[in-house]
Amino acid sequence: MTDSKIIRYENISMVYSDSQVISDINFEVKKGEFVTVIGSSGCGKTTLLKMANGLIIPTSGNVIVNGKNTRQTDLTSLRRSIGYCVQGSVLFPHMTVAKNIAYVPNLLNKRDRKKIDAAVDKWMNIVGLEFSMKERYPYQLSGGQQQRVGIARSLAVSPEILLMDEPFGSVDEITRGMLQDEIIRIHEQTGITILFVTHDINEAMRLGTKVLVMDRGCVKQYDSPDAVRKNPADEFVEKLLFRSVK
Ligand SMILES: Nc1ncnc2c1ncn2[C@@H]1O[C@H](COP(=O)(O)OP(=O)(O)OP(=O)(O)O)[C@@H](O)[C@H]1O
Repeated sequence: MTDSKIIRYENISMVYSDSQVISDINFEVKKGEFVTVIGSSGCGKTTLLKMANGLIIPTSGNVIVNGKNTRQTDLTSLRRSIGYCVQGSVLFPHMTVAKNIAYVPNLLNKRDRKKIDAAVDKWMNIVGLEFSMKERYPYQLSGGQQQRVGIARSLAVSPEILLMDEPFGSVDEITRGMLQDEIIRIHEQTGITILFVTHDINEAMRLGTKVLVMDRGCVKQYDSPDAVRKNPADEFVEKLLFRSVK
């Protein structure tokens, strides 16, 4: 029998020096789910996300990814199997769009040039980048186009899981809307499991098949956007829905 839970956070706590930033968090992500993570600033969203690819190992508790505990697994191969996309451009400035996208598959599959080219084409197409941009450098692209290249690069290893940390945080509203449309389409098209951190409640409610609401290191609610909207777990969630939480 296959376990449909691709990521499990079990009794997770995180302490930095003497300050506790995550307190006994438990939740599971099912295969193919699009989980948006929202909450007040500094509540631990990024910390939680980075635990999924072992960039952060919890002080206590276990994170189980595809049946493997991040404490015991080979983190390099785990990270290669998970896409990671963060806010702003983290592209290599001296590499063309094609080289940026090919960077990871290139590392993994050095000899097979045809396969690499096919992967570049496929992912450029999926994220909505014109092929004519292949030989451009990042400085020759708009912020939204750079973001698309970043997404294509994180998808280029065909990961089962994609972690996205405020990926559309640095682009204007119109581009943001377009990128949101793209990521919804990519999710539907590929069936990939996504964990997506955002500050924007509208974005969280629009994109997520489930929304994880956090406050000060705790999970306040974890449910479908509809259920969160209809039955906010408490006053914090209610206020967040009215965008009045500072
Ligand atoms: N390496 C570290 N050492 C000490 N404290 C840290 C470290 N990394 C994060 N923190 C603290 O842990 C808390 C949670 O940080 P985290 O980045 O996970 O929050 P966040 O919810 O993603 O924040 P934001 O929404 O502002 O990006 C914050 O108070 C932060 O200052």
